[in-house]
Amino acid sequence: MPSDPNETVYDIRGLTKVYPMGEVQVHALRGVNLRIPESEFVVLLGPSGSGKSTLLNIMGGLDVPTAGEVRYRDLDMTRVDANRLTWFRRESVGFVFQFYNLIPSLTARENVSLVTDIATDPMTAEEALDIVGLSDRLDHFPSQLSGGQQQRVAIARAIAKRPDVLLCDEPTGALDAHTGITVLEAISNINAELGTTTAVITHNAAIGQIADRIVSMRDGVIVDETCNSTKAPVSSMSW
Ligand SMILES: Nc1ncnc2c1ncn2[C@@H]1O[C@H](COP(=O)(O)OP(=O)(O)OP(=O)(O)O)[C@@H](O)[C@H]1O
Repeated sequence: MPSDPNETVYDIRGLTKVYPMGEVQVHALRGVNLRIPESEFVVLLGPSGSGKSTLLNIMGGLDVPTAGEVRYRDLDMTRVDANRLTWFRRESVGFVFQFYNLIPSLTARENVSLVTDIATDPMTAEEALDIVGLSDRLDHFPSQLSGGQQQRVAIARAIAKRPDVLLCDEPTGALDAHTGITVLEAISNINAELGTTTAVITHNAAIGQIADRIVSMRDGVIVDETCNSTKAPVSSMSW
């Protein structure tokens, strides 16, 4: 896919999500407007309950909004049927979550192959694991890997199908600073080298230094957007 920064990947307007909870309604998103251009690395920052995961889940086709518009390239995500949304998730999105969700009885290579076996134009499991710096751990089981290495296997699994976008929900939430940095290095390299449009949710404001843009949320709205004129290299970031 050509990398044109003028191309819009996501165009989100008036995004609203209300969860009915018995008698009360929880307003998770209250009119979010956000445009994400090709190959951007955006960090979504905000306190617990500010709506970050709800926004990311809707962007990934895991949840649907109550109102508003979400366009992914020329796909109107709010008007497509469930089958099209499943296709979008399968073809275009790589997900990384806080907990790695690896299969304990499969090696790193086999965990990644689960995806490469069913994807349309995947890289090999070995290539994906090489990108995240785990060429020397191909035949290790998850129990033989550190938390940071397990998360990098999960990232390799997410990118092996060459997704157009990479959506990461607290990818370093369960990790200490040192291992968290190795995981951020992997995500940052994928964004830089493959041009994968990337959104990362975090509570940690320091992670904003390595992104193109920091989008801050509070109470279901975007309260601030800051662009970094230069991205800090992950190796120099203070945690
Ligand atoms: N499935 C759901 N049913 C009901 N309420 C929900 C659901 N998912 C999220 N919420 C509520 O929506 C609001 C936003 O939640 P969300 O998980 O998007 O926030 P967040 O910023 O990602 O928080 P955290 O950093 O703790 O994950 C919260 O009040 C939450 O309780």
